Amino acid sequence: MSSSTTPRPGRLGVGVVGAGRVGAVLANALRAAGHAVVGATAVTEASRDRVDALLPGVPVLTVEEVVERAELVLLTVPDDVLPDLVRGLADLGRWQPGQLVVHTSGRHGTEVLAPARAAGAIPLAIHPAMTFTGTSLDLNRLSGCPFAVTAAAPVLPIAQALVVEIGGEPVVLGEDQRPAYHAALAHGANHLVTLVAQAGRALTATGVEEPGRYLEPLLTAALDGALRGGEQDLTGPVVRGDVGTVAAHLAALASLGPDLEDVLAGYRHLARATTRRALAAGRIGEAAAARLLDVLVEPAGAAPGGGATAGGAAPAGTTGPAGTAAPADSAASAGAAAPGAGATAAVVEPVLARTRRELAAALAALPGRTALVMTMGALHDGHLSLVRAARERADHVVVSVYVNPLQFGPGEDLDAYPRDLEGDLALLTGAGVEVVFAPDDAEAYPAEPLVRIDPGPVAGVLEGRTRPGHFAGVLQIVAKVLALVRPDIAVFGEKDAQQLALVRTLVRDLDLGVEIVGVPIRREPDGLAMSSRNAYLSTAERTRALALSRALAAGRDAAGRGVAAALAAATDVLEAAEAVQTDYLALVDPDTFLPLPEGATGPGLLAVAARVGTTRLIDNTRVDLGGQ
Ligand SMILES: Nc1ncnc2c1ncn2[C@@H]1O[C@H](COP(=O)(O)OP(=O)(O)OP(=O)(O)O)[C@@H](O)[C@H]1O
Ligand SMILES: CC(C)(CO)[C@@H](O)C(=O)[O-]
Ligand code: BAL
Repeated sequence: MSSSTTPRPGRLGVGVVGAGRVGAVLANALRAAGHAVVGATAVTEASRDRVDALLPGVPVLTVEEVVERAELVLLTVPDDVLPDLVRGLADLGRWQPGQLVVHTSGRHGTEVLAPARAAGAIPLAIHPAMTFTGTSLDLNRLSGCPFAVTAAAPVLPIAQALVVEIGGEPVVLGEDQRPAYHAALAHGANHLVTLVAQAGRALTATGVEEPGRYLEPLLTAALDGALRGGEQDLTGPVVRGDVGTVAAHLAALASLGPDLEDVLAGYRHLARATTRRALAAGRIGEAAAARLLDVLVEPAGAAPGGGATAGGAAPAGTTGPAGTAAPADSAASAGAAAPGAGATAAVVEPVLARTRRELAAALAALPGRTALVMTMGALHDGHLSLVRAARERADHVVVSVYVNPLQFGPGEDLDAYPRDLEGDLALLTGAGVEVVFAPDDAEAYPAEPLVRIDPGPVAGVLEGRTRPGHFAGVLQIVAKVLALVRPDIAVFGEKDAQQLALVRTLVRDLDLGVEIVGVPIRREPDGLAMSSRNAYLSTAERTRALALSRALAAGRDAAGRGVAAALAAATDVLEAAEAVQTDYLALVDPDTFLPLPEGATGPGLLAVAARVGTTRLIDNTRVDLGGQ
């Protein structure tokens, strides 16, 4: 695009076809610039009134009469009418050689005027980037108004000169640029009107009188900020990562009833777009964006939203498919289409059950298939990916939140373990979870459990070796919560791979009749496996903790050369890391968790546990030892 100043055309006889808002105003301005307006069409009473007001003395004529008398024909008709009008006049032989034919459609260039050009006329397209009322108020708006000008190079100066004469600023635009240019302007200017009206209607519906009093100063400031500072001036719950507030907004708008459905849909759609923009601009993190997009998921049955994702690319060379950060948005959309995601799934607030009795009552209200997600709370996006997997597979999702003392050994972090039930509930609001079971110790273990579960040999290695009694405690609570919830499905994370294997064995050996689903590890964009214990890490430790995922990636890359090579590559990374104390690094059989000997082929599991400062972290990845 470029603008330029050009010579003035001489005095022309101007004819206006379509004395709508734009036509009447532009013809008035051309008249003021010294041209003669020789006639205008005006079919409706409103357009005749406009001719009277803005073009006094100009005769109202038929289209053919206007075209016959005018040296410059101004076509200000709706975009969709334009092609047929131009062709129809060509078919009737009305276009004259040398006649200027100017239209003001934003979307069209001069190709639409080809039939006039074929008859020797000179086609020009000018489009004011302005909104008009069709009254004298508009005359001032032309001053300095940018006009998109499209014309063949030899006649471009004529179009530019016409624009300059009426006080506008010509900006040259290519034929193929016009549709998107026009779409952008319409989206900004026209949809802004809808947006303001929606905000006003929501205020009115909620009982606020004179909504304009609130909207005018706020929206004026917001528009000012948007035009000056762009998206950097964005404020509000999305850039604050305030998921609970966004969920509450959705619920509040939904409660305003069917008349305000479009407001709810608009809010959801624009909040999703805002989330993606805030993420791209680095105003919010990946995890916050994923949580927001989860809450804002399009309800089942609604048209799917945009396909952009919050989940970043998988950290290069970390844990392959299992480590791939699933695109949060697409995962959420998949959840929305799932049987369990009813029309209101996005705003469901879970029922909090603190006791077995409350749990039983809440479960009784849930017919159909139920999926259980067991957690220790301090929820993060790894947990939410379990919830999404659960939603995809069942009608209802129950999440348990309980820090089980039985699985903590002496000197471990039972007391320090992060607990934030309120935050967890906010995170689960709108995630399609119906019930949160959060018992206290007395409710979980009303009596000292005398019957204990022996988890067998797998519990004696790796995690079980460092944490004696850990898996016995895990299986005790898993069996108990399975018995209390009686789900059809229970979902566990592959981050705790040994735990997942043991839970599968528990279910098999005791015929518990529940399907166990494993979910890939969810990672931060830099590769760190998400974990509630990451909250213990200082900034420096957070950086050092990357040694775990990097070691696994190095081991996985070397696995084709054998067990020893994989272990050596991973060990190198861990040893080079500052202040990272390896507890174990092992390449094991994914079923038995026994170390694989050199020469082993096929799949293996490379698992690591390490202390970063005082925080103990675990991670793992599947590897392919080749040879099969
Ligand atoms: N990053 C993750 N990706 C996938 N699943 C996960 C992730 N983190 C935890 N999970 C799963 O969530 C469930 C509950 O785990 P838990 O509440 O112990 O969370 P956690 O973040 O692993 O906490 P911790 O750091 O104490 O181990 C388990 O099945 C666990 O495997
Ligand atoms: C399965 C579990 C919730 C049992 O306490 C816990 O071990 C965990 O969070 O993985
Ligand atoms: N995520 C496993 C539970 C624990 O570490 O105790």
